[in-house]
This record gives sequence, structure tokens and C-alpha cells, in this order.
Amino acid sequence: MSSDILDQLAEVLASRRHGDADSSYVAGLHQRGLNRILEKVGEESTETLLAARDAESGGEAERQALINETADLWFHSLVMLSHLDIDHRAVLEELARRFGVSGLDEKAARNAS
Ligand SMILES: N=c1c2ncn([C@@H]3O[C@H](COP(=O)(O)OP(=O)(O)OP(=O)(O)O)[C@@H](O)[C@H]3O)c2ncn1[C@@H]1O[C@H](COP(=O)(O)O)[C@@H](O)[C@H]1O
Repeated sequence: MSSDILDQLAEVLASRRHGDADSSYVAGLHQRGLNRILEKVGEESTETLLAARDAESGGEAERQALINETADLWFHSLVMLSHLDIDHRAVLEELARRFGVSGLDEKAARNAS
């Protein structure tokens, strides 16, 4: 994913942190609190995995549905981070830190220590 759109979206989400819930879905989520945001992350996680099951044997429509559900999941995850004042760039930095480190090597090093 281009980090440009993530940066732009994170900026909009931050601007909605104390916004008007009547005119902003994101402000409404913040106003309802962390539990509501976590419910949405949970719902979108479930919808994403169900869409992935359908996409495996489906066609273009099912693949697009999975893309849409994954976007919902990523979006609500960004709202969660924003609610907790965690900069989304920290997640990108963590992925960058892991880049090139084999998951198997990392696990072996963890189990050895
Ligand atoms: N990317 C998104 C985005 N993706 C999904 N959604 C909303 O997330 C909700 C997804 O929830 P569901 O699929 O469960 O649908 P729903 O039943 O309507 O949702 P609930 O009423 O249960 O919460 C829908 O209302 C979508 O419109 C988003 N809402 C906003 N954004 C971005 O956030 C920005 C700020 O949005 P506002 O705060 O509304 O101005 C927008 O400009 C967009 O860039």
C-alpha cells in the first residue's frame, strides 16, 4: 500500500479526533469510545476472513469484496491507533525493521533466548 494515502488518511483521522459526530463517522466512533472501535475492528476482521474464504474459490467479484473488506479492516485499525494516540508510522517502521528478516529465523532466535 502506498504510505502516501495512509499519511493523508491519518491526518484526516487526527482532525476528526474531537470533531462533530453528526457530520463525521470517525468523530462518532471516537465519541462512542474504544470499545465501539474495537467492536468494529473485530467485525471487520471476521468479515475479511469470510470474504477470503469466498475469494479462494470465487471470481473477480469475490476478490473485489475481499479488497473492500480488507480496506474496512485497515481503516478501522487506523482509527483504533488514532484513538490511542499511536502514530501509524510506528507500524510502518516496525514492518521496515522486520523487512528481510525471515520469520523462521526470527522465531528460532526468540526460542533460543
Ligand atoms: N476510509 C474510510 C472508510 N472506510 C469505511 N468507512 C465507513 O465505515 C463503516 C463500515 O461499517 P459497516 O460496513 O459495518 O457499515 P455500517 O453498518 O454502516 O457501520 P456501523 O453503523 O455499524 O458503524 C461505513 O459507515 C463506511 O462508510 C469509512 N469512513 C471514512 N473513511 C475515511 O475517513 C475520512 C473521514 O470520514 P468522516 O469522519 O466520515 O468524515 C473519509 O474522508 C475517508 O477518507
